[in-house]
Amino acid sequence: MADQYAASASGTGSSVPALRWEELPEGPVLVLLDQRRLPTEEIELVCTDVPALIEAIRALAVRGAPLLGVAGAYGLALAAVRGFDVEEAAEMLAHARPTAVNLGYGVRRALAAYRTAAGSGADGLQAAAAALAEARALHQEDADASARMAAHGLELLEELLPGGGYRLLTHCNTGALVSGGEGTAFAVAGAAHRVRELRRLWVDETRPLLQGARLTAYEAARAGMPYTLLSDNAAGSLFSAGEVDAVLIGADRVAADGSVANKVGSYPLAVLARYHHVPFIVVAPTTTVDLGTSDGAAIEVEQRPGYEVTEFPGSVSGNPVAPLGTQAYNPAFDITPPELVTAIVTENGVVSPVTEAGLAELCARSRSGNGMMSI
Ligand SMILES: CSC[C@@H](O)[C@@H](O)C(=O)COP(=O)(O)O
Repeated sequence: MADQYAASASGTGSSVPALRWEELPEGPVLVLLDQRRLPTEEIELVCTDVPALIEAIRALAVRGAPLLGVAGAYGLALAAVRGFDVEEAAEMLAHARPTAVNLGYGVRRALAAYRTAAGSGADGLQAAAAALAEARALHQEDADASARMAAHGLELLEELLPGGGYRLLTHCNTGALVSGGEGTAFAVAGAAHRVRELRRLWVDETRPLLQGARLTAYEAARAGMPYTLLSDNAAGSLFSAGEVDAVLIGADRVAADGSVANKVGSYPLAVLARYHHVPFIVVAPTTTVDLGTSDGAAIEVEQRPGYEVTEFPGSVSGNPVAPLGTQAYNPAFDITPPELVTAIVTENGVVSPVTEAGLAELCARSRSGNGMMSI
């Protein structure tokens, strides 16, 4: 069945990094690939200050848990280099979006470097340089974590699904657009593709903002993967046809008990996967594990504006799909309880079955701990 639905996987233009720091004659800036414009245009957005970056974060020009952490760290450095109030910038940046724990983590990492330098007699510019160095370190660590998650994830697939030829279903976007590296769940699919074991990547379109259709399909096409796009509500029929070997998703926050907050629509996939005896695998760096949040009920789920649902394709452009005045329910994420998660793959290894002790052990192996410092 799968091959008759194969998408054309031709390349789609030049490669632009999701985010980069640039020193311009008029001062340093943070340059973001504006993800709202993909896949049709690769347009960069130049942020010269923290309010511009916060606006870009809220509007999802830059998005995805690990990249939000990196953006937060660079944002703090930007505030410091340009002489803004660093403590205030940290507070604003860390709370620009509530669910992805990486955002606050990245901000705290850069802030700690800044404070340490300032506290040991460095002047403003030196302290700013320390914050920037920390942001760069986090960016690199994220790329390294990506490669390690890909390796652990592929090993897990080989173990769970001997014989290869995987048909993997993914949701939202978890590739290089959300990471300093190849991403999280998408990096595992990429590794499977490189060893010629990816038979099909099923890509959920991911209503209402279409991160799957616009971004994951774009990345899969660029990578030459065999992929097929489906509307989210087609997933059930795909499972019942026996066309899914495993679900691979990322996470915005993993609570201490292993509850997973990820793009809305992830939980229904977990329920489907359990019913159909299909592994449901979460791929996330330990920076996404929040041991300070006890369980799923304690995770704040971002509520987004109703127009993202009532207007298509989810913008203020005024392309209504519902009568004027229609109220919409639009949580950005949902919570999957740990008992529905087959495994969580991190850069430090895999926890399966998912237990609090197992997660804590993997987090403890990370060089910089889990960023529990408060702002
Ligand atoms: C590593 S990506 C994991 C998640 O960040 C991703 O699946 C997701 O839900 C992103 O949501 P978004 O609202 O687009 O920022």
